[in-house]
Amino acid sequence: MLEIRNLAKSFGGVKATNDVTLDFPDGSLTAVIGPNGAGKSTFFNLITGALKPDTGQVLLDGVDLAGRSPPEIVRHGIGRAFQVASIFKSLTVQETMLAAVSADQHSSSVLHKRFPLPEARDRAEHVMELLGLASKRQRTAATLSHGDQKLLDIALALVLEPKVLLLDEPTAGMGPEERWRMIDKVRELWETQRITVVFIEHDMDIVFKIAPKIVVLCYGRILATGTPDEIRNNSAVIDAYLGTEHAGAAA
Ligand SMILES: Nc1ncnc2c1ncn2[C@@H]1O[C@H](COP(=O)(O)OP(=O)(O)OP(=O)(O)O)[C@@H](O)[C@H]1O
Repeated sequence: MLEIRNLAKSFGGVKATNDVTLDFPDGSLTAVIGPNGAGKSTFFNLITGALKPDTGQVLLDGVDLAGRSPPEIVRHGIGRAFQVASIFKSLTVQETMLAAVSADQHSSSVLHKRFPLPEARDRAEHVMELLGLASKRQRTAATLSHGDQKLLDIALALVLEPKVLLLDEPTAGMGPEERWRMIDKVRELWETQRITVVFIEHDMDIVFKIAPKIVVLCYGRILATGTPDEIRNNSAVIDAYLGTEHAGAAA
């Protein structure tokens, strides 16, 4: 279980994360929403080690990871889909996957990196299948569609076998069709892999359709947590973020 305890981070006078305490039980799927500047990305950056919290704890199965380095946090089981795939544009899908697994085998020698272990190949293969990228293994990342590049980002996080997967706007920049394909994939991963998934999303249709639990951040604080119905009907959330378009009353 991922437990966030009294997490806080300020930038000058801005409290980007302000005393946030939250539990993400094993196998849960949670959407994090909130207006621009609410502190969603900062919250993720604190969990993954990209930023060090001023105070608070990030407990994964009881171990406090707050302030540790990103690689250490990944090794403990918190994965994040970065836009890594787009950095290695000239590598094929398969090469990118194998590079990720090889880098993870910290006991690995240079030899392993050049000739990945069969187990590493199997892991990469399994995740490519899972994300529908197996038939595109020989394509270079640069030639993939935007949606497939995002799937490759997720694949790179998944191949390291995280207990918790954080996705920062997995559908950003996608058209409606690609958006639903991506989110169906995220849901399928969550259902089949039984990992804890936390995702930031601006599209409320998507959030209300797939997230059993929603956390609303506003000015760095938790404004509300609840089921889609509870959030839709929460007057503070309607005022601060949803307006009436997605509100329960309007529906
Ligand atoms: N590195 C930084 N230096 C200074 N201020 C920052 C920094 N990162 C974030 N902030 C500020 O912290 C607050 C929260 O920002 P954050 O990016 O976490 O919000 P967000 O909810 O992810 O926003 P968006 O939906 O626009 O991506 C904002 O006021 C932002 O300007």
